[in-house]
Amino acid sequence: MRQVVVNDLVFGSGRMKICVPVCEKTTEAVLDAVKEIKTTPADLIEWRIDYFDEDMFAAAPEILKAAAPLPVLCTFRTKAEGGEKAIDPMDYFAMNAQLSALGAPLVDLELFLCEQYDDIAKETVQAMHDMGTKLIISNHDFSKTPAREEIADRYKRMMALNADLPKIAVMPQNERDVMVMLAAMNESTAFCGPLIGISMGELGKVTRVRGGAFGSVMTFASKGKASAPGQIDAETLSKMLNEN
Ligand SMILES: O=C1C[C@@](O)(C(=O)O)C[C@@H](O)[C@@H]1O
Repeated sequence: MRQVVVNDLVFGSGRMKICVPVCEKTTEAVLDAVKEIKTTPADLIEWRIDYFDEDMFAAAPEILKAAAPLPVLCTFRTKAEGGEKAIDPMDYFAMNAQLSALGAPLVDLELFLCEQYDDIAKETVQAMHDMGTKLIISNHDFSKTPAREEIADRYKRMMALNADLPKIAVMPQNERDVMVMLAAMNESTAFCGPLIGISMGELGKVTRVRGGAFGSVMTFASKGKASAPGQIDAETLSKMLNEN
């Protein structure tokens, strides 16, 4: 299987990697959260920049350094996909390229924005890859689970945009939706190799624990504040992942 290497982490080898998000407004609070997360079995840290109220470019080097040896996934989740802030699309692409220039090892770009601004997205992806950043291309639906074919198609479109790790998080309305998501992930691994798939909420918790058997290589866990419904505490999740 294709593998994706970010610092010392090899996605596509061994168990799902545990990513713990930080949703804080200030540099001081982010640094405190990073310190706390480093006491957990987290493999990487997601910095949710849409929560951040200070100058992200001034803070980034310090935050990346504080997290080391854990890599930081930089994510500005837009309002349209369940994030905290709206952002002008041109600023969005420029911001992500700048984070890459500042040394971000892994950055999340949203599929729908990339497709809407295809030319600038392709240029940005290329520039970020040239600077050594790996890219997650993502899509979120906080209200429902699209059809299996649609989920599989979105994974394919992410790969067409040169994603290193395609990621989809959806909300199940019933048990069947969770199985739809697992089936879409399982079928998509043949095409994508390592991917990330999450069925959110209480019903979808199984995907955060056993998604690895269906092709998922990263699972999001909480330390304190959760950034999405259904996230399991990092220590608890790590024990569950190791119980094979
Ligand atoms: O895309 C994701 C996945 C997520 O929504 C989850 O369901 O755990 C949490 C977000 O912080 C992250 O950016």
